[in-house]
Amino acid sequence: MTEVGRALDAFEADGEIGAIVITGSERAFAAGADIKEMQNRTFQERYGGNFLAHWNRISTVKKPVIGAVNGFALGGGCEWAMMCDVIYAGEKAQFGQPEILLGTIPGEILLITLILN
Ligand SMILES: C[C@H](O)CC(=O)SCCNC(=O)CCNC(=O)[C@H](O)C(C)(C)COP(=O)(O)OP(=O)(O)OC[C@H]1O[C@@H](n2cnc3c(N)ncnc32)[C@H](O)[C@@H]1OP(=O)(O)O
Repeated sequence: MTEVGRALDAFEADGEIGAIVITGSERAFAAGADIKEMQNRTFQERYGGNFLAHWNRISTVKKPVIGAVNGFALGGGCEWAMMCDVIYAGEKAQFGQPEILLGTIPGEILLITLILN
């Protein structure tokens, strides 16, 4: 996410760039947060730390952002797609919040973004 955030910062500052397209592969746009990284952390550790620091950067970019989605767009990946101004979905695109099965809050990033704004 840090790298995506840096790229978005650079694209936003570049006067030659009029719009941004975010995409993944045919198999997956993004499968969400790294479950292995977060599985042993408490909510307080994740919320209080920097885990979600750059997740909502897409929604604050001042240029049109297009999400070109194919394959899985799950959890945070689904939220990324929803933060784009336009979603261009392929026939194999699948959107979902399966993290509810892990006992974590679905739509966590968008919820926090809504609360903060
Ligand atoms: C912060 C946010 O609000 C909350 C979140 O984003 S929580 C995460 C939400 N996302 C998920 O729950 C998706 C979980 N993943 C899946 O459902 C399935 O892996 C999938 C549908 C994406 C793909 O399924 P399939 O094609 O059968 O491949 P599968 O073998 O399961 O996965 C391939 C590898 O990717 C890993 N992987 C998939 N999604 C992952 C994720 N979100 N985090 C970490 N690793 C992941 C798998 O552990 C597996 O690793 P391995 O090869 O070392 O065993």
